[in-house]
Amino acid sequence: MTPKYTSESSSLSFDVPSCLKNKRLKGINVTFKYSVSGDEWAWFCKVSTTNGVVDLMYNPKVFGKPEFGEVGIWLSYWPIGNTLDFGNTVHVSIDVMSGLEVHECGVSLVYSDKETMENNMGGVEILGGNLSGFELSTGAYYLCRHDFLRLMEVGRLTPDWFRILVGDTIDYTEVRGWRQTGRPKQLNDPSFTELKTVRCIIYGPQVEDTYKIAEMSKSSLGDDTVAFTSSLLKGETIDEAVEEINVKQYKSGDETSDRYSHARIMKPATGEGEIVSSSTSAYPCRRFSLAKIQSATNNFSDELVIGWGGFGKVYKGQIFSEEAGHIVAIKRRDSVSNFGEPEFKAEIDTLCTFHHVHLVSLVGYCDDNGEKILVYKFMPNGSLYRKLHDVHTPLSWVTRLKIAIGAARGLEYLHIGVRTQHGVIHRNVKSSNILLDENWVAVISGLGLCIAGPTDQSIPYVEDTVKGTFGYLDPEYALTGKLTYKTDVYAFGVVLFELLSGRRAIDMHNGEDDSKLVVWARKCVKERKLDQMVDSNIKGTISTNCLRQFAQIADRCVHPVPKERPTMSELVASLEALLELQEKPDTSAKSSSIMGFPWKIKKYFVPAIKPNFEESGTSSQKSHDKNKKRDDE
Ligand SMILES: Nc1ncnc2c1ncn2[C@@H]1O[C@H](COP(=O)(O)OP(=O)(O)OP(=O)(O)O)[C@@H](O)[C@H]1O
Repeated sequence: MTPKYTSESSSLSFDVPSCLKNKRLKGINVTFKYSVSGDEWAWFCKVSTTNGVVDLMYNPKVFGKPEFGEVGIWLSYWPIGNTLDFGNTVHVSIDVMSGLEVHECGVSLVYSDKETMENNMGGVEILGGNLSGFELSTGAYYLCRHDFLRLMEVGRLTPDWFRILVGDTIDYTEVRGWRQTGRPKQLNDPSFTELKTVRCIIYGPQVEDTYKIAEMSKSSLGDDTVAFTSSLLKGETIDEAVEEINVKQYKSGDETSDRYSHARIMKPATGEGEIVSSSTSAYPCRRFSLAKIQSATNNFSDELVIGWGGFGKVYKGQIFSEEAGHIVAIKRRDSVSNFGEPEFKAEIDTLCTFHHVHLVSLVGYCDDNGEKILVYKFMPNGSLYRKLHDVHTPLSWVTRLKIAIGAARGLEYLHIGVRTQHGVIHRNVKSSNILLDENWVAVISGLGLCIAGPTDQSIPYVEDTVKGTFGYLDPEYALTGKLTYKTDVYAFGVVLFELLSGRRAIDMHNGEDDSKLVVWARKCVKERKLDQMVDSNIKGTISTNCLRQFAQIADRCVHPVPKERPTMSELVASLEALLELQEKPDTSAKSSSIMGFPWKIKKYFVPAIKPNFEESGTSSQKSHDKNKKRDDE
């Protein structure tokens, strides 16, 4: 792609030229050349126009480095509506906070035919799905949902809208500022039965936003709407299966008795029976045969064991498709494991329902010959526990903060309960259940003990059998069996202290008195001996304010009284502000207590989008409100 406008710096401006007849300017592609100058990548691309639109295209401030190679990168910017009008001056800049030097940038213009939008709706065309055999009914509503994992790995894409194409020509839903401006289009055209492809073109929204969209659409269609989800598997490869498109069909009329009658799961074209479609699968995800798993792990070779937990051994494996091999982590239940069918089911159910960049992704499972096996996306940097305590990889303070933010976001997502009335309590939060991908992005794993959270926190669950891991157990829960979302917050507080101190949750080497991290850390906070708490690997690298506030936050998480602990949404906001504080210690954030006013410190964040506060509030504000309502009762 040769840019039309270029600059030997990191920014450029150009005037939108006139269009040829029957064409319209759909958007721009931005390329830039860079060299890597540090370990921490933080940058975004800003596009502003004279008519006042400002968009940050890509803000991987927390998520890491750009992925597209060492010398060049390209991004597409597709404004909503026709904001790139003739005569507008457009200014494009690549703003780097750290880690990169941008040497030149360029912009090319992308046009589409006015009449046919099919190839030019813009953005990243995520995937296609072969629809032959899938019955599309006229008069039905369709909404595509895509698993955003792959995109989200790259970073939070903005702006917050997405478009969906069903078929070759039409149907898109557009969302902006959390407000639905369109709705799934009714497909009355009989030619839809002949559809061959589904294409999703998506920008920005995090996966939970998409679910919200789906819910909104559903309610907007009235009470008699029947919704179901069906999966279209396009081919053989894992990537494709993981990146399945779910087509939601909203169909009017009373069909409760035959609610799922239109759902079709397509078998992969060359599956050879190894991947079982969900018509024979008890769960809505991929089922592998034992033979496939055996071949992936060299018949469960001990050489491939990468971990061992309560469920059993974890193997690094490779699952082959026609085109390539895919590295996965395979967890096989040990015959003596305390984890049984309920935990197996809980993990699959949850991971099939909840998808988030900070939640481990389940590729599939195997339930043959009495085996219980879970197959996950492989996380190259293993668990946080191993990095902190076994391998002694010196993680920088900023990396630790980012890990804390990622894990907090994953838990926040579970607690909020995006697609269900209730959220989910993890019940086994600990550093070995926080995995790290190749960019050190944290994901929450180990959901075998998770349980649907109560909708009304004034009536907490009371459990006969307390479950969890010693060293991370909420004392209130351990003592009374009362389980709340704050049980996870407590355990997360222990992880925060681990990150700060590099100590294990329980470590007898520290002497009996100091063997329990929480007890020792709370004592240090109380006696204001914060310097003593800092891991020797990162001593002197934490700004004074950041250290003080981090210790306070962790301390509040492990408060003996659950109500005194923050919600996960408050924690996310506070930790994000702390990261800002660490990176820019001179900002006025210094003077405020971060934990006290998490939603007021939003101004210290780099906004991912230009928020529309009146209409909708920010996502954190919304989460905060929802969590607060739930947790503060
Ligand atoms: N998806 C994965 N990618 C890479 N390594 C993994 C993955 N899943 C697990 N592991 C490794 O296997 C180890 C054991 O994981 P597992 O979840 O079975 O047990 P645990 O977290 O130690 O304990 P528990 O069973 O109580 O959750 C992890 O600590 C990690 O090192």
